Amino acid sequence: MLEQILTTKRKEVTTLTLPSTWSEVKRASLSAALRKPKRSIGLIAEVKKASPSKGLIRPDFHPVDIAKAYEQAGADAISVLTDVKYFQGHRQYLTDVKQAVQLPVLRKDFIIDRIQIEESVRIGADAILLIGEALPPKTLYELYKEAYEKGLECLVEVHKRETLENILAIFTPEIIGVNNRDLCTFVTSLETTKEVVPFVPADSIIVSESGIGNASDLTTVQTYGAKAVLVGESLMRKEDVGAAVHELFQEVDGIVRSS
Ligand SMILES: O=P(O)(O)OC[C@@H](O)[C@@H](O)c1c[nH]c2ccccc12
Repeated sequence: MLEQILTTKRKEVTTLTLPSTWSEVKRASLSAALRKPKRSIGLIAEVKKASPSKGLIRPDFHPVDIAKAYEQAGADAISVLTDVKYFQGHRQYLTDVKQAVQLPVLRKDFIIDRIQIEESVRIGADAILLIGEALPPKTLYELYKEAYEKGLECLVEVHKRETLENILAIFTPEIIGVNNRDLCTFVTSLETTKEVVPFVPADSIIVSESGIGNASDLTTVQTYGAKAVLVGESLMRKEDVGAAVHELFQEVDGIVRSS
């Protein structure tokens, strides 16, 4: 699947048109938010309508309302899918969300070319995703540097230990995501976090991504060493996404349970 998505992206970037610059955007730092999470583990809450593995997840989809509810419920950052073809996302959703919340906003897409970094700057992203399995490590590093030079942070995602090691041979990303889902087969296992975390350098922030469905999953990846989680589907399937956040953290009336 990943290969197919990348083939589409390579075509898309050849005709990509940049929106005009949005000068008044105030960037918010993803790393700062994740280093000081509001709870014992940080939450990046995702705004996602559909995915190639699950199809349509949320038919009644209002990105701004969802993002505001996430913010209200104490998420540390918001992730917005901007891929149109496979995730039914849109870059306009990110711009709309950025205008509506104070939290850092992560652009979730398949970034393969520097033009998409300029696009991310212009649509108002604070951070972008770079996927280890999608890019040769040197290319990933070039894009990483370009993003930071333009004032964006990067979440560098890996699924395999080997991918991480190839990246670490070149540089140490500040924020490292371990994707529990294999983007080629869609097989999802929290054990991935357990296997990869020991190889993440101590200074990097570890985000466990995908397949976190409930409070017990959250505790599991926390014991594996994750400092933050990226959660989409399980929140998006609940009508009230704010209540879903509190449920994930086992909070009653928005308050952390004491026992
Ligand atoms: O919906 P989930 O299983 O909670 O997963 C969220 C997020 O991790 C997932 O959307 C994701 C992780 N890496 C990606 C790369 C591209 C697109 C999507 C993703």
